[in-house]
Order: sequence, then structure tokens, then C-alpha cells
Amino acid sequence: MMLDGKNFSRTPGRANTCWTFLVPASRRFLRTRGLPVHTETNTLPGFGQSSGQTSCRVVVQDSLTLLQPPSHLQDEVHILTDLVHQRVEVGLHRQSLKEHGLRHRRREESERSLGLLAQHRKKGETIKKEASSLVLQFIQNTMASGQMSRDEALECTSCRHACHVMLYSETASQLFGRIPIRYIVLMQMRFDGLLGFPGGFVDPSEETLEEGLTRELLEELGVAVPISTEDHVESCFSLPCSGKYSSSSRLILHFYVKKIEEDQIREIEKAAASTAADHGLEVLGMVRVPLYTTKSGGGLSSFLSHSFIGVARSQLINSLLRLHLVSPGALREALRGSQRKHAESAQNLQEVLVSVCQHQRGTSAEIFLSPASQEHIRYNRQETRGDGRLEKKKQTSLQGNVALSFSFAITCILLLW
Ligand SMILES: O=c1[nH]cnc2c1ncn2[C@@H]1O[C@H](COP(=O)(O)OP(=O)(O)O)[C@@H](O)[C@H]1O
Repeated sequence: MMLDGKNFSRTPGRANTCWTFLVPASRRFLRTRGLPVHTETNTLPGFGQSSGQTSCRVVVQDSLTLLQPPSHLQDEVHILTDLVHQRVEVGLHRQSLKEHGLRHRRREESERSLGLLAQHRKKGETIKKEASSLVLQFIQNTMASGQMSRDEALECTSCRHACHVMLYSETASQLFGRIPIRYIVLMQMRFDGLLGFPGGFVDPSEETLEEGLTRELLEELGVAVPISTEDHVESCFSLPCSGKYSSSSRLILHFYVKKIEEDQIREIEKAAASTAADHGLEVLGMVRVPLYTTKSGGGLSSFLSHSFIGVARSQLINSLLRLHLVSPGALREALRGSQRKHAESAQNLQEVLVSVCQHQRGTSAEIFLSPASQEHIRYNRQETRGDGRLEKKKQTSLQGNVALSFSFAITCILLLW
């Protein structure tokens, strides 16, 4: 499996020795990312200029098989970069590596690894220093982010796969007859109240990813928009909310982008609200993303401050940038505005919550709430009023509750009798 070294700076024309850095990774680390026991980069040029070395490559390998590197690496210089135990060289990075789960499984293994490292210590002191940040960058950029090609993703047969697509078109329409809209980008309001792209789970053993996505589109949009491999943008592991990988979280998300005509967008919007099987169920409605910013700062910034499913917001933002649908400056402004709006709406929600609690004070509806909620509401009310005799009031209200339940029970018994 070759990983792409495109994230590294390049200095062409000075290729000498290629240094290979073996990075031990636990089997679990590799398995939970669907990676094989041996993963290596292409040559990464532009490395080690101060020491006359100009390229290196990184080999991430299961720590159990680390001491038998693959035969094609035998004649090259090997340096084992033990990123966890070399505190001096990579002290700064230890925390992030810990988070990514790069650990030796057994003490003796790490001791053997360190022994190998010691043999190369004299040769590679400078090189190691320079390499440690490069290696770390590699791990963070390629492995920790979970990015992979479509084919690599399909190698992981035990993973679940989900495909989603951003459909968009150009448009000449103008908002209020003066603000150019320029592009229509389609998203949807999902059943769970979150914004996301159309698509869903696909089983690659039964259909191709693209066939599966087209099938999902028929269900959600009422139109079987044909999707091809050319529309594929990226595949990555879905990071669970905790930020940690586990075997139960092996879901690969495939993202596609397809440009269509404005007429097709209109046709989809009509079908989505009339013939689509999922309308009003899994999908509550299609929405267009406002890509402009109004004078009062509304538009894209307000849209981005809504809640999105999983990585849908970053998929949207990355696509807007990559396809030049919004300029980087405008997007930055929109994101700043969106952060402000988020803070405002948190404040607003707090006020609404307080007023709902006040509204409920003294209404008979209160007796249908659970005792815990009633206590919570009373507590809030008293806090709002700055009541200093909270404990006493709490006690009184609990006594009231008991009396209320008692009289309710007596009424029931009398009625039954
Ligand atoms: O727009 C999206 N972008 C990225 N991931 C998404 C998006 N919508 C849903 N997901 C993720 O994909 C998985 C499948 O979700 P979805 O609800 O689309 O499948 P389904 O329609 O087949 O039930 C879920 O884990 C969800 O978090």
C-alpha cells in the first residue's frame, strides 16, 4: 500500500541516499484504520539538506514484524524511529502520538527496537531530528486523518461504507434582483434535524459504491442521478465523537461532488417533495445553501452556524473552496460571522429556556412533569429571582408534591369504589 507524500516540501535534483524510517505501530492501531501490517510512503524529497541527504521514506509497520523489514529495503540505510520512546527527539510530539494510539505492545519489543536504534544513533543523529517532525507530519496528515483512496478503502472488507454527494449547478438568478446567487448547492434537512448531503450506507459486496449511491439518491430525491467514479472526491474513516478509533467505529465515508444543470436541480427539488420514497420520513426537505453574504451579514455565515451531521460541514466548506464557489476571504469572513452567531444563539436559547420555565409556573401542566423536572424548573425559577431561601422552598415544594400525590391517590380510590 503506497501512501502519497504530496504534503511534504520538495527540493528537486538532489537525490542521494534514501533513508528509510521504520515506524512501529501496534497491530490494533493498523487494524482499526483498516491498514495492512506494512504501509509505506513514496520517497519524500527535500529532507536532510543540512546533512547532504535529500530524501527519505516512512514505513509504518506492525511492531511484531518490525525486525524483519521487507526484502526490497535491505540494502538501504534503516533508521528505526521509535516515536514513543525517543523522548529527546520527539518529546514535543509524544502527546499527539499517544492520542493516535501509536504504542508498543510489549516491553521487550520496545527494548529490541531501541537496541536497533542505538546502532544507528551515531550515523543518524541530525537526520533523526529532522525526520522526527517529518514522520510525525506524515502520520498526522495521512494516517491520523484517516484519508485514503477509493481503492484502498475498498480493501477494508470488514468496514462499513457510506456514500454522500454534493449536487450543484450554476445559476444566473439574483436575490432581490441585485445579489448574484452564482451557484445552487443542494443539501437536505435530515430526520434528526441535522443538515447533511443526500446518500447513505452502501454494501460493496452487493453493488459498486456509485450504484449504491445512485440507489440512495432515488430513494431520497426521487431521481436516480447517475454517479460515477470520476465524481469521487475523498474517502476517509469516520472519527467517532470521542475522537478515538475502535473496531466498532470502522465506517468509511465516501464523498462525491457532481455538477448538473439548473433545470435538473429544479426537477430534483420537485421530485424530492413529491415522488421520493423518503420524503417526510428520513428526509424532511431539500435546502439550497446560500453562498452570498447580505449587507446585514446573513447568508452563508448563518447557514454554517446550523448543526450538521458528522463531517458534512467540512465536506461542504472544502468543496466550496476547492471548486472556487466561494473565495477563501469570503469563506473566512462567513466562518467568523458564523462563530459569532453561534454564541448569540446559545445566549438566546438560554433566555428562551428561562422564559419557558417562567411560563410554566403555576400552570396545572406542571403536575404531568416528572418530579425531577419539576424540581429543575423550580430551581431555575428561584435562581432567576435570586431567591436566597432556596433550600426552604425546595422542601416546601417537595411537601406539596407528596400532598398532591396523596390527594390524587385518594380521588382515584374513591372513583373506583
Ligand atoms: O452528509 C454527510 N456527510 C458525511 N457523513 C454523513 C452525511 N450524512 C450522514 N453521514 C454519516 O453516514 C452514515 C450513514 O448515514 P445516513 O443517515 O446517510 O445513512 P442511511 O440513509 O443509509 O441510513 C452515518 O454514520 C452518518 O453519520
